Amino acid sequence: MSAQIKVAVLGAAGRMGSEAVKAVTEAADMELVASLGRGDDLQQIIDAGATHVVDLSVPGSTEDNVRFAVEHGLHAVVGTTGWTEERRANLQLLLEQNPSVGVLIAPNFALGSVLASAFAATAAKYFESVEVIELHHPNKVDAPSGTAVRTAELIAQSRKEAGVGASPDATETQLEGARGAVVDGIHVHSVRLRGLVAHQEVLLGGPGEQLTLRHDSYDRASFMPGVLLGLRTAESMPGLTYGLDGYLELGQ
Ligand SMILES: NC(=O)C1=CN([C@@H]2O[C@H](COP(=O)(O)OP(=O)(O)OC[C@H]3O[C@@H](n4cnc5c(N)ncnc54)[C@H](OP(=O)(O)O)[C@@H]3O)[C@@H](O)[C@H]2O)C=CC1
Ligand SMILES: O=C(O)C1=N[C@H](C(=O)O)C[C@H](O)C1
Repeated sequence: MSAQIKVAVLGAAGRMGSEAVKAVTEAADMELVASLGRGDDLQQIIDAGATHVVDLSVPGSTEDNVRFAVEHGLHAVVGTTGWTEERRANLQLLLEQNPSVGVLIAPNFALGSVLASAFAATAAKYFESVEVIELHHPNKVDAPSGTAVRTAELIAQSRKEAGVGASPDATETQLEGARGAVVDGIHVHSVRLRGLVAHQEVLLGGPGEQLTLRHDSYDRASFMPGVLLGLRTAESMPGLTYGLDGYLELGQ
């Protein structure tokens, strides 16, 4: 039998962290060795003998948490938002100094969401117009969602490679924010509504037709298979993987 994956969860008391604690505890090939929250000493992770870290904390602390893990040779599975291009570039440099460590930064752990973003990127080169709407619970502290940013990046890359121009838009006057945020040229709209968990629509428009790609997470249980897959795969994928699609075979 292969060795147990010894997991420390950061942000363990949060909405996602508490779900991850449960999922890791129930996984036969894993052992939960540490659960940390705000203000806890990261040295606890080392003292507990963790081999892997799951970070589900807050955008302001995730970078320090992951840096600590990598510097101590621990593999990391990261769901926390806030991983800008600059932060990812700094992490890449750190990983070059710790070449056996694997880090997954997953803007979304739900398989359906990852597939929807991939489908959207494929479809976006065939439509004149594309916009993203993300809808979340009102306790979310960041907007737009990390998933929406990643989806917009993938869409923009696909359209650029195919030589498709910007979506048409005749707007001349607007209230600030009326057309949403713009990520890599793609308009992204954020809704915060009591009762929601995590939802996204990509609207694709062409002459006389519309394609809508929608994904709904009704429960945070939807994210747990991706978290566990990340933990089981990170060690065999040294370096930085951005997006759970990097651990899947979506092209096959
Ligand atoms: N990739 C994915 O599939 C998903 C990602 N997310 C992302 O995960 C993150 C967490 O979301 P959610 O669980 O809803 O948020 P919560 O606010 O419910 O949880 C965050 C937790 O982190 C704790 N925390 C704060 N600072 C630290 C620190 N320095 N070290 C460790 N823990 C800390 C908070 O404690 P305190 O309350 O005391 O501040 C809180 O318990 C967000 O960035 C969210 O966008 C969410 C869902 C899915
Ligand atoms: O805060 C959340 O809830 C979520 N955060 C992630 C994001 O910002 O994309 C993933 C999912 O949308 C839920």
